[in-house]
Amino acid sequence: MLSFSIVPYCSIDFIHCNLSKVDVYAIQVDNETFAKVIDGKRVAKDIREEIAVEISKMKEEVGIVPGLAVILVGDRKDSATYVRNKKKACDSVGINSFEVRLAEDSTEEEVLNHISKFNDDPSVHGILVQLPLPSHMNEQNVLNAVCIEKDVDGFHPLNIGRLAMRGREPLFVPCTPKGCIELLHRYDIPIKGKRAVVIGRSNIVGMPAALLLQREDATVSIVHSRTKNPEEITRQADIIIAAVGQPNMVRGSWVKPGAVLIDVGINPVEDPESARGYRLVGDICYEEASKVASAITPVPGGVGPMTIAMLLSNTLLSAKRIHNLR
Ligand SMILES: Nc1nc(=O)c2c([nH]1)NC[C@@H]1CN(c3ccc(C(=O)N[C@@H](CCC(=O)O)C(=O)O)cc3)C=[N+]21
Repeated sequence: MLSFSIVPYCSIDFIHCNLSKVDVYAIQVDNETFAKVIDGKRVAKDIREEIAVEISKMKEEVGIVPGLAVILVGDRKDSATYVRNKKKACDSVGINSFEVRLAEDSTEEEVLNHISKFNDDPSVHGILVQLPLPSHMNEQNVLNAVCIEKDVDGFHPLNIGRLAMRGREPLFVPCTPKGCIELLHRYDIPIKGKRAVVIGRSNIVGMPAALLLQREDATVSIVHSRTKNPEEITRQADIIIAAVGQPNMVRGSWVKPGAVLIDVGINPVEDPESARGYRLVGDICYEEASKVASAITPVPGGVGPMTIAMLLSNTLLSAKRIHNLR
């Protein structure tokens, strides 16, 4: 017999939650409690709608249309898909997008030339160089070339440096970590004073996510490939952000009952039953962890769509700042 009821989960303060009731409660089926699903796809859609309204006002009142330039080098299939999704998202909110596609064997200088042109182009407010770059290019040289005022990815060392320093403000915060924090905010999940564990220390997700959580007054630990007893440290967390790129690495036993789980991983695993021959899973073992946690992001439909929404948000922010709008 399947019994189905909705039970409040007291480890999280949802009092100010502005989302509908079903979203704010853990679900109980057959006497097992399941974490509430943090619906990144839906929040991303809400954010796109907010951005679209602002952009149409901006067009009307001051005649400015935000512009995003994307540079894609090589023909990685996943990168091509991400870039296509970014263009679609730009179209949906009224951002002009400019796209440059370069062959795998093009030179670093060619990339730098395109960046330089976009730096000088007043109709471009954001520049994104899709990563990873081919291995013969120096990523650091390329990222340093994007002028900091148009660095909507937030990868310029000056932006990261400011993110790390108290009392300083970066011009842009990297999109994926920003999306993670935005999800916590929109679901009214408190961060201040909580124990947070970030799994992974990459420049584009783990490290900036840890810095952001610290700015939000969490007590932050970073677990990485050389950490002893990662499971024991992770089990102390009220909030876990997993960004390692290892399918299902975080098991149910790593999770403290009631913890909030943000899964950044997007890992293809073979699946003959799916039409594409593979399906996407996160870094967190959803099946196990969702029986222990109070809230969890799904993969797909969690952090991924938020990354793109934050890119749009950063592009709008940039246009406003460049044109001195509030
Ligand atoms: N300079 C740069 N900036 C980036 O922001 C950047 C990058 N390089 N390189 C690659 C990663 C990856 N990334 C994703 C964005 C959206 C989804 C996304 O929307 N995923 C969907 C669907 C995925 C699918 O179904 O294929 C989801 O999770 O629901 C995923 C991954 C941005 N990245």
